[in-house]
Amino acid sequence: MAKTFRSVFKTTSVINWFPGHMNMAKNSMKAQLGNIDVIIEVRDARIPFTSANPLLDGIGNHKPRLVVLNKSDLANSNMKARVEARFDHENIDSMFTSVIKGKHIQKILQWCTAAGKSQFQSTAGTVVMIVGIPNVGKSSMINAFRSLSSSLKVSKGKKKAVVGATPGVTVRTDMFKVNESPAIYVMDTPGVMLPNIPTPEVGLKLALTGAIKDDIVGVELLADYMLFILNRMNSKTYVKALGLPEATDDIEEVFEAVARQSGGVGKPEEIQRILAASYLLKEFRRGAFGTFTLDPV
Ligand SMILES: Nc1nc2c(ncn2[C@@H]2O[C@H](COP(=O)(O)OP(=O)(O)OP(=O)(O)O)[C@@H](O)[C@H]2O)c(=O)[nH]1
Repeated sequence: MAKTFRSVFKTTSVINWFPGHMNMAKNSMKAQLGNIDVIIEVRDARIPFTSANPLLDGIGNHKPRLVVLNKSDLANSNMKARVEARFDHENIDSMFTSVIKGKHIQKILQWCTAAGKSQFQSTAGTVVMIVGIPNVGKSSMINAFRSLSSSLKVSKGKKKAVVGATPGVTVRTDMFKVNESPAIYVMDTPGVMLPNIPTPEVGLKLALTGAIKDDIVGVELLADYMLFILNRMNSKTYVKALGLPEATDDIEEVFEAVARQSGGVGKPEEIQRILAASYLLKEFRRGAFGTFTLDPV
């Protein structure tokens, strides 16, 4: 008989994470708007709609805005055209990119110059504000812009935007010159989380993609949600990768397999589970179990 898997992920967890610096960041962004020509809103290509933030929509909504869907190397490429069509339909300029692979970095800068010029002919250069939820790659994008310009010898020895694998690394706004001619300045801003996460599933998607700190949700619950997603998407790469006999909906079986594989057996059970869950999340987030678009399109 064919094995059946969960069609619904049952959790009662209410997920909320809105540290104080995010509120301050939002106010500081609003205060800077007068100096800004265009806005780049960075989202996660794996959750192109869930990674929108109504708080950020309200910031500078009269300025030209480009939605950049970053980490496309981790998203399902078959969904790209459908996602783009939806943004087109809503008259939103959008672009997929993978900063890590250096994709479309130049194209984004070109968009900024073109969109900035048409609005503010008299500005002595384009000033761009980069906004987005935590951990989507805002600081990485600024460094990628700067690495293009370093070949033009404008940014040698200058400070870098701080990048980190966990959310909430950037805690204050900072301005960087990323291009000499035409002059482009980019303001890095702290990631701002949704003030209210409407459903547990939205919170889980944000956490699984790394926008919410793992501790807020708990790695074991998050790993179980990951397993639910993998089975629901009928993506069974994890079975072979983890040395499992077959696909399973039981996270305990998966934790045991990871502990066996990594030599974790013998450690206290609670530690074994946490180590296994953390390992699974790390593997998922680097694309070892496949590429996924978690939002329905
Ligand atoms: N796979 C992949 N990882 C990326 C990409 N861009 C950035 N990252 C990684 O995502 C993580 C977060 O990057 P940051 O640039 O610090 O993200 P941020 O949006 O500035 O984060 P906050 O400071 O939390 O607001 C880092 O581990 C980056 O290496 C990408 O295109 N693909």
